[in-house]
This record gives sequence, structure tokens and C-alpha cells, in this order.
Amino acid sequence: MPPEVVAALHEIEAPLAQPAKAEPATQPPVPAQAAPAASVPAAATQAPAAQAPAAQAPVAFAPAPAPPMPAAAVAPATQPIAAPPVQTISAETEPVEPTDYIDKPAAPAGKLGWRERLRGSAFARSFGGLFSRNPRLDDDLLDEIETALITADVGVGATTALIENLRKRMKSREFADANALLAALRADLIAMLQPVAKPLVIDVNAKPFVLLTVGVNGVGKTTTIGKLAKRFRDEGRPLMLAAGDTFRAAAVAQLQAWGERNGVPVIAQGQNADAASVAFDALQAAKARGTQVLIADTAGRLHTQTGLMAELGKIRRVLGKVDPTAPHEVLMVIDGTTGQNALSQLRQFHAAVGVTGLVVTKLDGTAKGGVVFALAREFGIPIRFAGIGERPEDLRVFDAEAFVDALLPEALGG
Ligand SMILES: Nc1nc2c(ncn2[C@@H]2O[C@H](COP(=O)(O)OP(=O)(O)OP(=O)(O)O)[C@@H](O)[C@H]2O)c(=O)[nH]1
Repeated sequence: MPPEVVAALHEIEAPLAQPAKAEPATQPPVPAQAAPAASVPAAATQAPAAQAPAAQAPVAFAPAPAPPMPAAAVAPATQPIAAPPVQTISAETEPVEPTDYIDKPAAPAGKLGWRERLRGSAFARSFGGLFSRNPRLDDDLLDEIETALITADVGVGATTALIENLRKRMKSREFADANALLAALRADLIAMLQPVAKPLVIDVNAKPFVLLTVGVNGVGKTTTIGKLAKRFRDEGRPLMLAAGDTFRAAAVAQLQAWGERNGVPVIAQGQNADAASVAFDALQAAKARGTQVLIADTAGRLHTQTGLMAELGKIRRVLGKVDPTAPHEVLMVIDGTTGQNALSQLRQFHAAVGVTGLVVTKLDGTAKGGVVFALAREFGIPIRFAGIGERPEDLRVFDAEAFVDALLPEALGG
């Protein structure tokens, strides 16, 4: 390890426990903690009856403003350290095929792609079934919608807000039939997501724009980095990757193989290297080369593992040693099949490292889909991308309308 790296690491607070290598592939079910009252946006409750909007106009479901960055996670303002020579150190592992999605078709472009891929979700199935029965406009219908929303992981808070709003509007005879009510629900769901549908903007003055990816094990971080890297490369952005998942040899090899194939430099130090040191090296190298974007991978960790969560803060502070403004985006990858546990994951990761954007993956699988609403309502953190398949083209810029329309019956069109 270069002496500058050692010196910088020593300056960082108390040494952190080395993480155990054998992480479970999925986290044990951790009951979602009740949200602290202060974090639940008052404005996210239903509109008062007196202000009920005209038919089909969306209710203003404002999410919580993005929580402030925790002080512990903010990088100290220090002078950049001189760049060491650029080097890419190979991982001591066999290269692996980085594209295990190679034979799988990409989702078609446009709304069709979203609908095709999300068709199997609990959300789409229960609403499809409900409205194919041509239901009557009554309290039973609201009860059924409520059950469908809860079953689809929308969460109790968001569901109650949606249902109570619909109930008031139904009582004031705003809806001619069940389809009119469903159209109002569609508008309300879109309104709930619109404030967090904020695409990632690369600040080209950052030199490089540092994107740190975090998340629990197996959520799709490394895969998402591959997809993002392809996107940025196709946009013509000079790019570098930091193989910071130093627990899983395959993750390092996966990034290296992808990098070699696509002519993108990958900074790695092999398995079990200090992840903060990899990040430090990579940022030095990216600065020296004038790279526009640096994407740093990190090992998956359970949000309940305090030592490993503290390591993320260390990585953040080490990056801040080289560039006080880095990282410019802390992108948390969340597995869409996780359900309400995603809320406690985000709460803990945000406290440790200050999450600025989300990617929700595997929405094409057995995901219920509804957790996206719960995340939006409780945290208000921008959802940058949605993973609706395994091919690079299946990482879509999050689109509130396309997402909601994919979950609801096609008849609503949108
Ligand atoms: N169906 C589907 N699969 C996905 C998506 N995103 C990732 N995956 C798959 O999820 C699995 C895990 O992905 P990885 O990228 O290895 O996950 P990771 O978070 O880097 O894993 P750790 O390093 O163990 O923390 C792989 O089989 C991916 O192909 C998605 O949007 N849809």
C-alpha cells in the first residue's frame, strides 16, 4: 500500500473491525422499525376534504424532504494529497463472465417494457384481478384496494393516506364509477412518486464525479455498476471503476473483466484489501487521469452490522481526504423484493454514510413493487434508477408514471 494511503488511513478515526467474510446471501428478516414521528411527512397525509381536487387531479403527496446528511458521514475539508502513480492491481482470482444476462432479452423500450417486466408483481396481479371483475363503487371496493396495497408492500402509512383520501372523494360523489376511482388512485400514486423521480445529474466540473454504491448483500450493486458504466461509456464519459467489494473475489473479477473488455480502467487490490484504501487509490488515479466519473463498489453488508456500517463512513472520509466534495453521489442499491425491511436498511445506511440517491433493483422478479411508495413517502430521497431485468438496458431512469402504469390495469392507459 503506498505510504500516502497508509498515512491517510491512519488519520481516520479508530480502526474498524475487519468484517467477517462469510456474509449470508440475504439478510434475516428484521422487523421494520416504526418510523420516528419526525420522519413521517405531515404533508404526505391525505388532502383535506375542503381542498379535494377536481376529478382525476392528483393529490399533493409531498414526500419527506431528503433527510439531512449525518454529520459523522460528512467528509472533513482537507487539502488534496499528491497523487501516487496510477496502477491497476489484479485480483488473485479467475476472471468471470461479467455478463450472465447475455442470453436474456432486454425489456422493450418505453412503457411497454415496464409493464411487461412488472406484470408478475403482487401489485399488478391484485389490481388486475380486482378490476377485471367490474367492481361496484362502494366501501367494499375501498377495503379490497386497501388489502391490495398492503399486500403489495405499500406500507400502512401510505396506504391509509391513499384510502382515506379516496373515501372522502367517494363520499362527496366525485367518482361516477369504480374506474373513475381507480383513475384517481393512479393520479395519487404518481403524485406520491413524482417528487423522488429525480434523475442523476453528473456534475462535469467535479473531475471526477465520484459515485459510491452501497447496500446489503446480493441486492445487485456490482451488476448495477456494470449497467451504469455502460450507460456512462455510451454517453462518452471518461470513466474509472474502483473494485471496493474486497470480500467477494467474484465481484472484483466481474468488474475487471468488464473493464478489460470495454477499455475502462479498474482499480483493485485483490480480495480482503482495505476497501477505503482501494477507494483512496482509485480517486487519486482518477484525478491524475482527468477522469469524468469514478464509480466505487463496496462490499454488501447488513444494515445491522455496526462495524461494517462504520466502515462505510471511513470510506467516505478517506474519499474526502482527496477531494473534500467527494463522494458526489452515495447511491444505495435496494432489492425490490425485500419488502418493508428496505425501510430499516435505508434508515441505517443513511445514518452511516448519507445516502443521496436510490436504485431499486429486481422489480421484474417477485417484487411486490409497493415498497417504492413507502420509501418515497418516508424518506424523500431521489430514486435515480429502477432495475427491471438483468441486461444493461434494463436499468431504467426511474419514471413515476411508467412505473405506476405498469402496476395498474392497462385499461387505465395513462
Ligand atoms: N432479475 C433481476 N436481477 C438482477 C437485477 N439486478 C441485479 N440482479 C441480479 O442479482 C444478483 C446479485 O447481483 P450482484 O450485482 O452480484 O449483487 P451485489 O449487491 O454486488 O452482491 P454482494 O457483492 O454479495 O453484496 C445477480 O444474479 C444479478 O444478475 C434486476 O434488476 N433484475
